[in-house]
Amino acid sequence: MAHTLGDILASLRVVSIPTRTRFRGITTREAALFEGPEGWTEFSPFLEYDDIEAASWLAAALDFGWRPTPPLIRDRVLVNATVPAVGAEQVAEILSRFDGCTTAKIKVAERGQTLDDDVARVAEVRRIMGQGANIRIDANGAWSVAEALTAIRALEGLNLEYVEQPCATVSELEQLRALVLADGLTVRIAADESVRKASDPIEVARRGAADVVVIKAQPLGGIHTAMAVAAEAGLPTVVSSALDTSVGISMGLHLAAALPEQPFAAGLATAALLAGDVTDDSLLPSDGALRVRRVAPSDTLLASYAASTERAGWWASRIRRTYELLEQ
Ligand SMILES: O=C(O)CCC(=O)c1ccccc1C(=O)O
Ligand SMILES: [Mg+2]
Repeated sequence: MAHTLGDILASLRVVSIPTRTRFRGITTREAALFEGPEGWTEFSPFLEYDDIEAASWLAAALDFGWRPTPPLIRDRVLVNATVPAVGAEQVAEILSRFDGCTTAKIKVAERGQTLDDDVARVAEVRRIMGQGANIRIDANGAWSVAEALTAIRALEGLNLEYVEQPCATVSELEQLRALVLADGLTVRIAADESVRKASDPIEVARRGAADVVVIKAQPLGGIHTAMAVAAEAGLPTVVSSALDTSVGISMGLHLAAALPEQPFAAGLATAALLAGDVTDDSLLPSDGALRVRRVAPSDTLLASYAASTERAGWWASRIRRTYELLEQ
């Protein structure tokens, strides 16, 4: 069944949910939810994104609401704990929200912090989770090549699974990867922004600038296009969220359940970073995994987290504009 702008606006609900801890500079997450024939879906590009970037996120929401998902090959998806750039003393409390997770992803290179802060945070995660845990870090492109190499050396003893987007550009990732190998270091380089924000999401793989690619359903235009990107990249993938409500997480979860392989735990446990959700049955990890399912929001929670009339109007306009871009 084809969608119309009217279908979207008829069921549209906009929520504003506080985060428990500041995450990528954000303390409130706004999301637009609406219902298609396949179920509820989410459109939640970050507020600063322009309409062209947001249009891929709308395509993803329409894909999940209106098009059946590809066949699922697993009903449980292993997930990682996500640790924001907090002080080491807060790490234990944050990890306690991720039941049974044996992989953690830690944010590093936050503005205003030092490498020592990062090392202390990663060391504390290693101390709590033990030697058997997989620990990865995410710099969101904040390091120069030299800074990344210094950080990787400083963290070497903590045995990282991979370093996600250490530098901003594909050329820098390429240089860094060569230096890491030349130095006899074994850590993998993962690309996130170089996939989800690039005009060509495959370039990083084609140029051999990463060992792993992070695949996100919303920025890549939906489950079906994200599957195609993963296949074309030909590298191991990590499915991740964009700090969505459980409705958006369920989109990523269906992507993770449909991919032929899941070599790494998925970054889909981020509902634990929000102070609320649109369902009482949040997609939170149990025994280190999420059970694959769709989520229908509860009316009560949609009402308690309802965004102001002004913000809801802003989202409706954003949807009108981006929908028009998709039609061209
Ligand atoms: O991968 C995870 O563990 C959680 C998802 C995550 O880190 C994230 C969430 C929102 C925006 C950007 C990012 C990111 O990976 O850079
Ligand atoms: Mg990332």
